[in-house]
Amino acid sequence: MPKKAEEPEERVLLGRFGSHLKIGIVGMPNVGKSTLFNLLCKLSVPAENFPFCTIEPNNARVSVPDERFNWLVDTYKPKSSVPAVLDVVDIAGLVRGAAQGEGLGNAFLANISAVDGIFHVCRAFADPDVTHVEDRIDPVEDLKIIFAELRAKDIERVNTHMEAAKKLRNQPKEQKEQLEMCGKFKEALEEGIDIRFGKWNNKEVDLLNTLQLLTAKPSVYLVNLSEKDYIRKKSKWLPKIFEWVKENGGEPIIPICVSFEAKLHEMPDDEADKYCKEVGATSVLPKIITTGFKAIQLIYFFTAGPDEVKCWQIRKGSKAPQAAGTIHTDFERGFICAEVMKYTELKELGSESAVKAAGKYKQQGKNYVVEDGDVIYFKFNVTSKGK
Ligand SMILES: Nc1ncnc2c1ncn2[C@@H]1O[C@H](COP(=O)(O)OP(=O)(O)OP(=O)(O)O)[C@@H](O)[C@H]1O
Ligand SMILES: [Mg+2]
Repeated sequence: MPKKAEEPEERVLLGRFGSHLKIGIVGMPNVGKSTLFNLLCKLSVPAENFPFCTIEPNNARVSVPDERFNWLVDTYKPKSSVPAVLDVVDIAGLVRGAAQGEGLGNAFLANISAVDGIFHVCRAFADPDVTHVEDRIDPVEDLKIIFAELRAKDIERVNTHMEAAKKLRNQPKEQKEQLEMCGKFKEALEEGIDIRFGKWNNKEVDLLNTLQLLTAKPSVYLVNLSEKDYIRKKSKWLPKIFEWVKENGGEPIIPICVSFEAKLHEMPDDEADKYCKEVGATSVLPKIITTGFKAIQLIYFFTAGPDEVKCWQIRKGSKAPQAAGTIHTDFERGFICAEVMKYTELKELGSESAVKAAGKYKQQGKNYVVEDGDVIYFKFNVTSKGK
């Protein structure tokens, strides 16, 4: 039907299908990655909230700031409350030639392989005391170097897969398919196109998800400015970075000054507020966290009651039974329905009973696609086995 063809094509989701995904901080040496990471660590969720997760020293689990969550906690006054969290990983600096093993080379690239999205920190501050590996400041060139390394590593990974496919001699059809798909990936990479911007069919997406290529991972650009430039919201590099990013996928860009953030952190809260007012600038750390969370395709729904208010993270596009499964596998197995309130309606009407009285408390079935911010109560049948 012509009508269907006109509908915008939904961009496929590449990557792992989990609900606790990680985002890595990547960039050249000395661009401010670890300082940023340490600041994010200070916003970490207390470890006792997550007793089963041991966090390594370069991993931080940061709570996702959300006014909706705060409102639910204020309203329900629950015994416990659990926010959404973003796992952030500090990765060592990358240098030109990393794909051939320069610098920390392969170890570094393996670290990127283990994350699901990337914060690209690029340096737009000049400071003679902080050396730049390339002996100049040029964040656009730095980004080009980094992506060229990531693509070089991806080509290597695709080549390895092609070698393996060539051994499938008694499955000629499968072999041909695999080699053709790899050929397409390689062609894109060699033309300088990152995998996440290619157009791939379902079979190609399946293969890409097993290859876990570095340029398949969504990016958020963090432009680390000098304090002066950050405060005056102006830098000669910003327009150049905006232009480059626009031509290369148009992913989110957040100007930041890592040393300004560090300074704020050193001050007592009231002093920090005063300083922010004085200079007319604020911290962008909360925005960095929420943008990173969204970039790796995560959303969350809430459960809310007098015992607990909790954010349950799910992959965007998850249906109600899958979402129920994040709470307990029984909820998914014995799924009956999801009773859903929209957060905005709950807030506007003030209480669950008011939402019900207004007829806005909806029962949703197994095909319901859960939306970010839904407040859900699942009904399920515990004795149900299988479908
Ligand atoms: N906006 C800024 N203005 C001035 N100095 C900054 C700024 N951001 C970071 N710095 C300084 O740059 C130096 C390097 O920072 P940091 O150690 O965080 O970099 P890095 O990217 O982790 O480096 P590496 O790749 O070597 O681990 C630090 O001394 C830090 O204080
Ligand atoms: Mg570092």
